[in-house]
Order: sequence, then structure tokens, then C-alpha cells
Amino acid sequence: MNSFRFPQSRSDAEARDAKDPLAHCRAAFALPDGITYLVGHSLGPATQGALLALQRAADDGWVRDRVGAWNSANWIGLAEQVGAKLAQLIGAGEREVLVCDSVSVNLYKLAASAQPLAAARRLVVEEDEFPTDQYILQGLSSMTGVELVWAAPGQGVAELKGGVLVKSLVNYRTGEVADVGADEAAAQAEGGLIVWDLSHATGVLDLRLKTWGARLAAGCTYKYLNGGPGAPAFVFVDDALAPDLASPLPGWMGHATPFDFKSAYQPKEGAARFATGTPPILSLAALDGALDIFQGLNMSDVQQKARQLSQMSLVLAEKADLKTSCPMEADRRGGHISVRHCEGYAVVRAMYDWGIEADFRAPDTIRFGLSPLFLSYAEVWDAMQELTEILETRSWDKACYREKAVVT
Ligand SMILES: Cc1ncc(COP(=O)(O)O)c(C=O)c1O
Ligand SMILES: Nc1c(O)cccc1C(=O)C[C@H](N)C(=O)O
Repeated sequence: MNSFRFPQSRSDAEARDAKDPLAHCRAAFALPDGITYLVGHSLGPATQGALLALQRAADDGWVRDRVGAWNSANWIGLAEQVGAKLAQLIGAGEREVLVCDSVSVNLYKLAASAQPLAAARRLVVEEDEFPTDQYILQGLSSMTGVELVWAAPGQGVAELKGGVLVKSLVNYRTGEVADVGADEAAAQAEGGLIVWDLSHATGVLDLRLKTWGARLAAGCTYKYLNGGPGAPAFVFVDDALAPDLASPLPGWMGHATPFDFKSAYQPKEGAARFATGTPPILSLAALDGALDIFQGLNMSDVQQKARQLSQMSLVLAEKADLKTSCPMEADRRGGHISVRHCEGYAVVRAMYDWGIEADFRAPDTIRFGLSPLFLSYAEVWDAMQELTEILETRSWDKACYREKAVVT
């Protein structure tokens, strides 16, 4: 990465902002002035496009056309239509992506349908994987009797041995990025399958799923895609594999002709066979509007800015004496960085009072999401300087900052 130069000073940061190809995107976000939002890796902020689309779906659909909007506004095809739009951001074909359900439900459906195609009756998950991925495989294992193997961090592919692995492309805690191409090649050589969890990767990395040989994936849309709280997730299914996959939850919306009301099940073509029940139309409409901001953007610019921002932040965090817990090389990270502090929760709460929003993962991890579409280099530079001051003055050292909320 020879051309990789990140800002070394505030004036450098300002100069970078002046020629930032993504700078115009900020105006599309409904973000209040005076806060630096470093939690886009958890919940992306609202865009004007999402809010307008939501309002339009309510007014022109629900209010004006009511049940007729399933046809007039094509609500019936919306999950596939939004899936096709999202497919462009992850390097997939149009009918290989369907927006549906939550990540948890989608991981279950994909892993369960992949298992009969794998060479071994074996489910694998890494010990530091996002908890829902672990719980889902535990549930699938106890439902089917297929053995569940917990692999050490980074050892999932080595432990796969022809089974089915569920693995994050970007680890939620460390931000570390997996090598999809290499992992897929190793898995395929043994007859194994990988279900990729793209939650922390979609909308911030330049994903090339088809080029890399990925076959199955699920991901969320409420982080870097800014779809909104509880926005529906998505599945990616390689077209070549789709006809061999049977959803374990074959609901009527995955039927080729749901309005024929037949007893015999005939799945839709492509990823759409993983639809279950009625899609959440208002949330889907908001996501549809949110995705418009990506039109005309080059995902390699998005990835490059995320990496510049995160490298700059990481170096400043180290200067502030914080221990980092993510890879130091930018190309091994996703869109967030993580650092450690024994009073991390109190630090995050103090930052909030200074107008800087970050998050905390027990026991001691602070995460900063460097969303490239609405953050400027200078703003992030200033936030890291303020964090340094909070640490130096121990402003976080107050009883009120230690009281934990339910959601951290
Ligand atoms: C890696 C990862 N997978 C899954 C989830 C949860 O997905 P859902 O709540 O849509 O099931 C999250 C975050 O919430 C996550 O970070
Ligand atoms: N999905 C979340 C939610 O429903 C409420 C609060 C936070 C979240 C998250 O994004 C958690 C998460 N994916 C994480 O990386 O920790």
C-alpha cells in the first residue's frame, strides 16, 4: 500500500477534506450540528433520502392506495428490487441478493440449507465471533444433531474439514478483515461451505463477492447502509448454488407463485427462495431511499477514506496512550477501530457529554466507527484531540459515568 498516506496534522486533514470525492454526501444526512458520530458501525444515521422514501411509502401507499399498493407501488417485489440495488455494492448479481428478516434468522436459513451440501456433518464457529452467530449455530446443532465445533479465533477455516463455517468478514470487536478468496479456496478444496456475515463490511468496504468466490452470505443494513433501526437484513446466494438449496423456513413469500395458494411447495428462483413471510414494507422503503446515496459513488473511494480516517484515528489514539486492539495495517481492517481502557464505559460516557459518540463492548473495548460518507477528516482529528484531553484530565472519572445503561 505505497500510496497510502493519511493526514498527519490538522492542516493535512483540512487539505484532505478539500479534495474528498465523498464530501458532498454529508449534506444528505439528518445529523445535528455539534456532534461527531463515531457509531455508524452500530446504527447509521438517517438520510434525507430514507426519510422521504418512508414518508412517501406511508402517504402514497398505506394512506392512498392501501392494500392496492402491493400492486401499485410494487410492494410485493420490493424485497427483490432493493436486493438488486444492494447487490451492486457487494459485487453480486441482481437476483443473488434478497432483503429479508434479521441477520440471525438469515444465518440460520443459510447454514441449515448449506449443511446437506457439505462434505461433513459439522458446524464451525470461531470463539470470538459475534454472539448471535454462535447462538444460531448452537440452536441449529441441537435441532439437527450436527456436531458443533468452536474454533480458536482465526482458526475457523483450519477447523472446517468439509463442514459449514459461519464467519464474519469484519470482526465486530477487532475490526479484522478476513481473506474471502483464500478462505473460500481452502473451504472448497475440502467440500466445505462458508456463510459470510457481512454486517460490519457492507457499505464501507469494496466487496467483490463473486470475484472472490463467495457463495453464501448474510448482512445487516442498519450500519453503514443507514437503513434505520431494525432495518431488514439481506442474504446473498451464488446463483450456481441456489437451485440446490432448500430453506428450512419455506414460507409462502419464498414460493414461486404465493397467490396460487397451493399446498405443494415450489421455491422462487435465486436468493428469493429465502423469503419467509410478509416483508416490513415501511422499513424496506426507508432502506430503498437510504441506498440512493451510494449511486454514482465508487466503493473503492469509500473504502479508501474509511482506511485513511481509521489510520489517522489509530495513530492519535496510540499517542493518547490507549492500547489498540485492532490490526495496525489499514488493509487488514474494516470501518471501525477498537482500543482498550479499563474504564472504557466511563470514557465513552464522558465523550458523549463532549459531543463525541462512540460505543463500548465489555469488558474494556471502545469502538470508533469511521463512516466515510458523513465524517470529515478535520472533524475526526478534533474528536481524537478531545479524547486525548478527556484522558489527560481524567474527566471520565465520575460515578455518574459508571452507571451502565441496558444498551452499551
Ligand atoms: C457481526 C454481526 N452479526 C449479526 C448481528 C446482529 O444481527 P441481527 O440483530 O440483525 O440479527 C450484528 C449486530 O447487531 C453483528 O455485528
Ligand atoms: N444491532 C444492534 C441493536 O439492535 C441495538 C444496539 C446495537 C446493535 C449493534 O449494532 C450491535 C452490533 N452489531 C455490534 O457490533 O456490537
